[in-house]
Amino acid sequence: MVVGDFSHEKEVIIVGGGPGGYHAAIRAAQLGKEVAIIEKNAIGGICLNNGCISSKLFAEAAKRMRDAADLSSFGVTASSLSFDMSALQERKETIITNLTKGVKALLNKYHVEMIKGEATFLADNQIGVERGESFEKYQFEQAVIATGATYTRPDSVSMEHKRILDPSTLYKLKELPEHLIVYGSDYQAVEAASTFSALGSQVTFAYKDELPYDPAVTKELLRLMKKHKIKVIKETSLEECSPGDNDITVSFLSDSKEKTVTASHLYISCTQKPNTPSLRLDACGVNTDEYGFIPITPTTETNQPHIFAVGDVTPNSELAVESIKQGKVAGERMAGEKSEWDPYAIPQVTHAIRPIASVGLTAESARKEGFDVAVGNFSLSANGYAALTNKKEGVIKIISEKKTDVILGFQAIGEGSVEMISQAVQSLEMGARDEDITYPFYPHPSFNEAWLEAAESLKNKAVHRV
Ligand SMILES: Cc1cc2nc3c(=O)[nH]c(=O)nc-3n(C[C@H](O)[C@H](O)[C@H](O)COP(=O)(O)OP(=O)(O)OC[C@H]3O[C@@H](n4cnc5c(N)ncnc54)[C@H](O)[C@@H]3O)c2cc1C
Ligand SMILES: NC(=O)c1ccc[n+]([C@@H]2O[C@H](COP(=O)([O-])OP(=O)(O)OC[C@H]3O[C@@H](n4cnc5c(N)ncnc54)[C@H](O)[C@@H]3O)[C@@H](O)[C@H]2O)c1
Repeated sequence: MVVGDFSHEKEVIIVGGGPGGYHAAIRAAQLGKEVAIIEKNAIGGICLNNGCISSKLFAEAAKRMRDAADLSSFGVTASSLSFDMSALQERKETIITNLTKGVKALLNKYHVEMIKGEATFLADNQIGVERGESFEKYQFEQAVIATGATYTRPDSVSMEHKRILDPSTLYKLKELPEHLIVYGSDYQAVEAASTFSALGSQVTFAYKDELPYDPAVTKELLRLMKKHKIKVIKETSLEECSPGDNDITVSFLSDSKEKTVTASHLYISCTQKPNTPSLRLDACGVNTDEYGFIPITPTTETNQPHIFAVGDVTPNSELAVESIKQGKVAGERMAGEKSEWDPYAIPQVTHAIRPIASVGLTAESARKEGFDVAVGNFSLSANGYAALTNKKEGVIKIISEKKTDVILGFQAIGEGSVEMISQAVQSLEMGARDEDITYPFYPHPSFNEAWLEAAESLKNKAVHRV
């Protein structure tokens, strides 16, 4: 390997080309900075290459399968319905290729230099890039660490086997699993169970901890899973799994009783381990927490004011939603702009059938924080648009503080909830009161009217409510 003595000079170096890194790069460059971005694998990171885009494409295919099964209610007949995994995988590759081209075109437009290789810090103003045959050094004035995190399986199922899947491998499958056991209690596990069931797999969904939703939402989700013939095993822990050539047997322990399930595949949720160890952070003096994540300020600074960190490598975040926001803030701060991020109103979305969305406080968490709360509820079964589209399952909840009428939270399951949540996020950010939601006009007929009537029901003013 050739190690150069010469050190290239850049105003800003970004390490990691995922959503956090490339948003930081483009915002800094738009504001006049000379930027280089170092990426060891593929621009776009996990989100674009093997996360958000792949999983949402599969969820969309699942939605179309469920919708297609209902075509006859609309007078449409199709002779047969089948699913071709290779066609979906081909579409996935095309979408990823096109989106990657788009991101690279934007980086080029703003003259962001793309450097392929693995970065390690050499000093608090110098970084080295390992590129196989050479090792280049770069001097920087400011840097952003956006190296993300690695999805890591629990020790009990850490062995590599074609029948054990996780968030990194599930959406790369070449064939539809005959029977998929999904074990996990996060949004990714719920999406996996819902998606593969709709695509045609038999699904067993097992989880230990509570699902991350409001109790009314969880109840409706579990009812829908039952309706879709997903077998649910609650409050259980995965004890052991034995993969074989043709199947996999998994032992669960519920209430001291053992239960075994044999299936074709097991999907397991993972925890995230930050991609910090190989960065040699000691060389630049950036601190990490006990898990290795890099703590940041509301302006995305680390303990070294000229070094910023964004996205999954920082505590709290596990969503591209947050990486994108933090990336923009880092880019703007480096150029001297006033910019901040605040985790107060981060939308949490699960692309299940039906979709789930939440932001802010639940009634229970608001009461724990000492609020006297009002709860507005509206069932999609009373919404006209839900009736005509045959998507009547679901419930919309809005939480407000009784004393001030200020909106504190939103929880929903049902068609349209992913669109409604943007109104909820804005309401929270603006400190809106129920009248700010109930005063304006809403398109009719539309799912949005369920958001309106949930807000109206805070004061028993909803018309379509018995
Ligand atoms: C199945 C799945 C579904 C998901 N769905 C959603 C969703 O619907 N909505 C949502 O908001 N989020 C979703 N996520 C989460 C989302 O993918 C992540 O939150 C997001 O990718 C984090 O962005 P990031 O830029 O912080 O890190 P990453 O996307 O992980 O990017 C980090 C980049 O840094 C590079 N890198 C690491 N170390 C170095 C180094 N030393 N030198 C050079 N380069 C380096 C990596 O190669 C990588 O490209 C999903 C994730 C998965 C797995
Ligand atoms: N980007 C980040 O900052 C980030 C990301 C993840 C975790 N963390 C932090 O790391 C710490 C550890 O988090 P965590 O381990 O609770 O992850 P987690 O809460 O993110 O768990 C993710 C999923 O893995 C499942 N899971 C966890 N342990 C399991 C096991 N032994 N067997 C089967 N499934 C299992 C959970 O049920 C869940 O579905 C926490 O403090 C958390 O805040 C930070």
